[in-house]
Amino acid sequence: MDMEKVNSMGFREFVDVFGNIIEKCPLVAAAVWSQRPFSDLQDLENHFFAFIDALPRSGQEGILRCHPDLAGRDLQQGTLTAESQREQSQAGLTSLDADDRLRLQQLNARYRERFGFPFVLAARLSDRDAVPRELARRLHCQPESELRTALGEVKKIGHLRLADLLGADPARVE
Ligand SMILES: NC(=O)NC1=NC(=O)NC1=O
Repeated sequence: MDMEKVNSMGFREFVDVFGNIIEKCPLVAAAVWSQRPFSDLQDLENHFFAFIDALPRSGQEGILRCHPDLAGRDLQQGTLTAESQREQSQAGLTSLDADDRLRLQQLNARYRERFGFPFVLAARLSDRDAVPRELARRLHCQPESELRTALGEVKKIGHLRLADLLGADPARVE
C-alpha cells in the first residue's frame, strides 16, 4: 500500500485499515484521518503519536487500559485482536507453562495495582524470558516516568503495525 492510496481513503476505509494501529483505539485513526494528506509513512506515524502526546493524562491512561494483558485472560479465551494474538504468539506467550503464566499474571496484577493501568510492552521486540524480567524491573519505577515508558511501548507497537500495513521494513523506518 503506498501513500497515494492512503491519502485517497475515505474516513470509513481509513479507520477500517488503521483503526487498530493503537490497540482498540480507533479514535486515534479517526482523528488522524482529517490531517491527510501524509507525505510518507513517518509523517503518518508522527500524526498518530502527536495525537497520543496531546491527550490529557486520563486519555493516555485510557489508551493503556485498552491493552490486553500479556498472557492474560484475553489470550486464554482467544479474544485477542488479530494483531495482539500475533504479537503475543511471536513473543512465545501462547506456550507458557502454568507456573510461568501464573507468575506473569501475578506480576501484571501487582503492576496494575501500583500504576492503575496494565503493563504494556511491545511483545514483538521481547520474548518469554524478557517479559517477566522487564515487568519486575518497571514495577519499581515512579508513576510519572512509567507512564512515559508505557506510552513509548504503545508507540513501538504502533510503529510495527504501521510498517506491516505499509509494507515497510520495520528496522528501516525510524
Ligand atoms: N499489555 C501489552 O503489552 N499488550 C500487548 N503488547 C503487544 O505487543 N501486543 C499486545 O497486545
